[in-house]
Amino acid sequence: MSGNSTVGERLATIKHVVLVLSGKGGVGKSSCTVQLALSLANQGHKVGVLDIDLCGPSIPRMFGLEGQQIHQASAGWVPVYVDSEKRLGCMSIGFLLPSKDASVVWRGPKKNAMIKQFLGDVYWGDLDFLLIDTPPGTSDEHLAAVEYLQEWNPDGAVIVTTPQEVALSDVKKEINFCTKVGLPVLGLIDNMSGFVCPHCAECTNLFSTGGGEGLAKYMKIPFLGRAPIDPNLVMLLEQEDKTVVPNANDPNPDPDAEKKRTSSIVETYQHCELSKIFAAISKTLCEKLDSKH
Ligand SMILES: Nc1ncnc2c1ncn2[C@@H]1O[C@H](COP(=O)(O)OP(=O)(O)OP(=O)(O)O)[C@@H](O)[C@H]1O
Ligand code: SF4
Repeated sequence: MSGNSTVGERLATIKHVVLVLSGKGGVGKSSCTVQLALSLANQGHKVGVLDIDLCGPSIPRMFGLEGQQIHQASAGWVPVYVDSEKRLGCMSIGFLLPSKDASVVWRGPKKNAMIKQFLGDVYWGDLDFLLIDTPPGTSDEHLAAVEYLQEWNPDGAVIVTTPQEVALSDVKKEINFCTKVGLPVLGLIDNMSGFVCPHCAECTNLFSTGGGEGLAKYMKIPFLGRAPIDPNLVMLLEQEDKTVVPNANDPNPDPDAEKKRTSSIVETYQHCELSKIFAAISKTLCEKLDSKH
């Protein structure tokens, strides 16, 4: 296949395409995309993450891939792989910018062209899942992705929210957007729902509880699960080297911790408390996708 394939041809080797949306910024959409990808990869799936948040790409940083470059092969752009087994690859405009602080100030048509190129020119090979991380709200990027994906017929969208009322009201707009463009809603994730104390593992609810689940019920969309705030996740995603996450509750610290410092985020994530929650969320998502086919 050449680098000039149509989106349909390019995505023909991908089983499921899922967009990740959020009504508001900062609710954890990119970190949920990263965690879904890591969980699916750890369950043995081949996964790609396409970051179309053109003005605020955070996926390279979260995967520890800042400064990496995209290579052009005869088949198209080669994704940047997170692990040596190439179970998890990603593509982001972040790899095309001259520095991590460079900003993208583009109008709609240029953004549309970039998204079309990402969807048509990246050589993903065989994938079980392509997760598309989008900007918050509903903007040019969403419309472009939905339009270009039309001939392929994506599986649908996962919506990420936090339990506050203000974030929940924006979720309704996302659901309406999906209905308007004919994108099935695969489910809702309630992120930052409570705080797990790193000392005693007690979960304290910071905001009202059950908001996301209640809204999912009310809007008749599936609820995929709730994920609490986990300080270890922030360390893992925000620090430059993706070292092993220390478990503060562990009375017998891991003697192999130093060795694991050199392992990729795919393995390191398994030491994060949230990995168990996202393993369950990704299994529920797989069941939803399987039941559609
Ligand atoms: N469950 C969580 N526990 C702890 N920290 C979290 C959790 N979810 C997200 N965060 C942190 O919150 C911050 C915002 O997350 P993220 O960048 O994923 O949000 P976003 O919705 O993609 O934002 P935007 O689209 O506006 O860039 C990040 O620093 C991330 O590490
Ligand atoms: S151990 Fe108990 S009191 Fe101390 S920070 Fe954790 S939840 Fe709060």
